[in-house]
Amino acid sequence: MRIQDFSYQLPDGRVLFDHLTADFEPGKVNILLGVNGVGKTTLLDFIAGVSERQDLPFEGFPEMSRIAYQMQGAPFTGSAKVIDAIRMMVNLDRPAANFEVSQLPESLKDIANSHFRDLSGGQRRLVILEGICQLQRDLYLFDEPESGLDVKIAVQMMTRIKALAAKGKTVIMTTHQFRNLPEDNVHLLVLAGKCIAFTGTPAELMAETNTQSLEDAYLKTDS
Ligand SMILES: Nc1ncnc2c1ncn2[C@@H]1O[C@H](COP(=O)(O)OP(=O)(O)OP(=O)(O)O)[C@@H](O)[C@H]1O
Repeated sequence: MRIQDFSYQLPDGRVLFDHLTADFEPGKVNILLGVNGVGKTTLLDFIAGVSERQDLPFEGFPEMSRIAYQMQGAPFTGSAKVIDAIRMMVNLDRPAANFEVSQLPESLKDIANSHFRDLSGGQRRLVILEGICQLQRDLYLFDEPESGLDVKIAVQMMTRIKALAAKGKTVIMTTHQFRNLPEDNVHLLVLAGKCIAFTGTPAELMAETNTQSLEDAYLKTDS
């Protein structure tokens, strides 16, 4: 999946991407890093097809119906129960599926019959994430999935995302958090200066910047 030499101007005339080229690796967790406002969400919108990408230099991405996209936020009606919300999402792809509580991850079994209105913000997002992961798609997009979550829920979220890649699915996610990032099966892309300033593994990024932590490495890449 490749974006080849993509330039893009915002409606107000600002150049957001200038000859941007990016390769996303299949079967991996591709992590898009970059400061606020650099264009990560805009790029995900193009990849998802939410912003029209026909005739643009996006090569090898699945069509929209084969992509699951978790945007920021987690809207759902308060009266829905967790299990019903997940069933609804499962049924989008598998109308005949009889999804049971026993098929939920351990972290959600206890709240399966809770109403959405009684969940915390983090729990709501974990439920939506599970629904997205249950969809049978080729490409999964997550926009800052763990932002604002406590460490325990953030770890559960990353575990679920890593499991997708372990099954051979391709994931593209954005994040501002470095603590819980997986180290294996990861492809990093740093968006800076209107293009992709670095791609590679976390170890390669640290070696290239001569740093000991991913956070320090990223700060050097982005400076
Ligand atoms: N439809 C639009 N019209 C005008 N400006 C827009 C539009 N959509 C996005 N922008 C601008 O494009 C820039 C990139 O926004 P985007 O949300 O893609 O950044 P981001 O890297 O995801 O940021 P963050 O990390 O804060 O979520 C911002 O300056 C934003 O204000």
